[in-house]
Amino acid sequence: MANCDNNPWKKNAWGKTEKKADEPIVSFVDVMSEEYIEGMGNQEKLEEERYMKQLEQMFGDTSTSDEQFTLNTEGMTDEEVALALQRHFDREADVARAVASSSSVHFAPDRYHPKTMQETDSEDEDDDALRQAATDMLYAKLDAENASESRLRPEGPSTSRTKHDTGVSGRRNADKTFNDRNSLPTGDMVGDKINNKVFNKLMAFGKSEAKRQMRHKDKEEKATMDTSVDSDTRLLLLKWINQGVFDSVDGIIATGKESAVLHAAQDSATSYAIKNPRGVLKIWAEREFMNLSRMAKHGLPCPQPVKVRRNVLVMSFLGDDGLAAPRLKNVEWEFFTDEERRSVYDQVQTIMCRMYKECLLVHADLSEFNLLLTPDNKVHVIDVSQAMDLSHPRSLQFLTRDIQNVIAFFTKIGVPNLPTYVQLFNLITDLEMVEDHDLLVQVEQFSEENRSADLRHDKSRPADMELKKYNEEKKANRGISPARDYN
Ligand SMILES: Nc1ncnc2c1ncn2[C@@H]1O[C@H](COP(=O)(O)OP(=O)(O)OP(=O)(O)O)[C@@H](O)[C@H]1O
Repeated sequence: MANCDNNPWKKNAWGKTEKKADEPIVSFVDVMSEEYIEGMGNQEKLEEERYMKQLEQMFGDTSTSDEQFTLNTEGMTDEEVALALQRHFDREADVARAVASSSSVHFAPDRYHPKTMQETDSEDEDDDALRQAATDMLYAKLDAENASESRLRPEGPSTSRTKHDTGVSGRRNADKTFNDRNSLPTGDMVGDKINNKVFNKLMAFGKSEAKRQMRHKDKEEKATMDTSVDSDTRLLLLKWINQGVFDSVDGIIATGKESAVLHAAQDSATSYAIKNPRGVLKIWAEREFMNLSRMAKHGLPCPQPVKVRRNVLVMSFLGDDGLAAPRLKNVEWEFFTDEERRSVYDQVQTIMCRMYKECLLVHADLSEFNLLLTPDNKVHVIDVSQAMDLSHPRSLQFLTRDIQNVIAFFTKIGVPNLPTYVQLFNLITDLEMVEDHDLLVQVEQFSEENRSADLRHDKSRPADMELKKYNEEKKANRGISPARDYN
């Protein structure tokens, strides 16, 4: 060190270390290996041999491997040697761990574990070869054991994830539920999981709920359609409001098979019923208007006709405070005395007589459904669109049916001393049917034998006759008809 020229770390003018080219490279490992070989005792050699035998028993003959793995350090740099040793060290550690866990043979890793650089460097080439052979044999054995499994499951069971993984399927279920077409109100399900059982139940519920909502919607639409009026009718009602016929149309009184009946009001004092026949029955509004007009003219208890246009009939409202008078069918008869019930029957009987005798009409659909009882216990007859003139060839047959309906109803609600069908028929028509024969049979016979010459003539064309009568009636009433539009 005293001579500065011999200093290998001496720097040149450019700051780089100068290297003496002629100085021989001597491996530190070589030096240490020689020392180790020299210092190795017989005891250790015996242990080496024993270890080799154990390996041979486990993995077969290792002699060929020995030759194959001879480590020649000649010409190697220090760095290369150090890397080679490091590789051996790693293999040795692997072998020690694997053999200890897979074999009943006990190894003392410390025996081959380099405790210090000194020791590692001192290992000879045979030792390296031995470790290499052991490492390769172990890997070969482990590969053979895992070969079939590896082919089937290259990534190993712990790393592979299938669609059956609970986490994956849970998240997929949540995603499906969130985006489902059943529109279940699930809220934001981002990042949530739903297990398969819950998911299946949710889907089943969603389907049944969708069907139920569909049915409900259909019903609602049908109800709206049933009770609503078409656009032409709405325009007409608007026109009548503008004309001051009424102030407002404010509710539905009833929806029958053939029509909707609405409530209209004027000055909150006067109420109207607006009947709106549907479909093919449009002309029946005009016909009902004519019959009501005829009955009202004779003072029969019925709605007063106000206006008619196309299929819309306006008449006076029967009821109180916007509450429609009940049909006889819906009256609570247990709160009525016998006299009151009898009084109701007598009114109905009078209506039938007067319709026939004064108005020359037969209702033709009379029953507890078309007779209203107003709060003052007065009976009113409604729904006279099908009422027919006495000249109709079958008017007596329809009268007979009306009589049967009325007597049957009042018998049912316990009105005493009701007339027989024949008695009531004779009372209404002033004919003389007999009791000991069926009324309808007698009526059929009478209709054939006793009709007037005019009627006999018209009988061949009943529709023409009806229309002729209708037009005559309409013409006669035109001057006083409230249906006449002056605008
Ligand atoms: N002028 C009125 N005042 C009060 N309510 C009325 C009036 N006209 C009809 N109604 C109510 O409207 C219901 C139906 O009227 P209406 O019988 O004339 O119609 P419809 O279509 O022939 O009905 P249905 O086919 O049930 O006989 C009646 O049962 C009655 O409750």
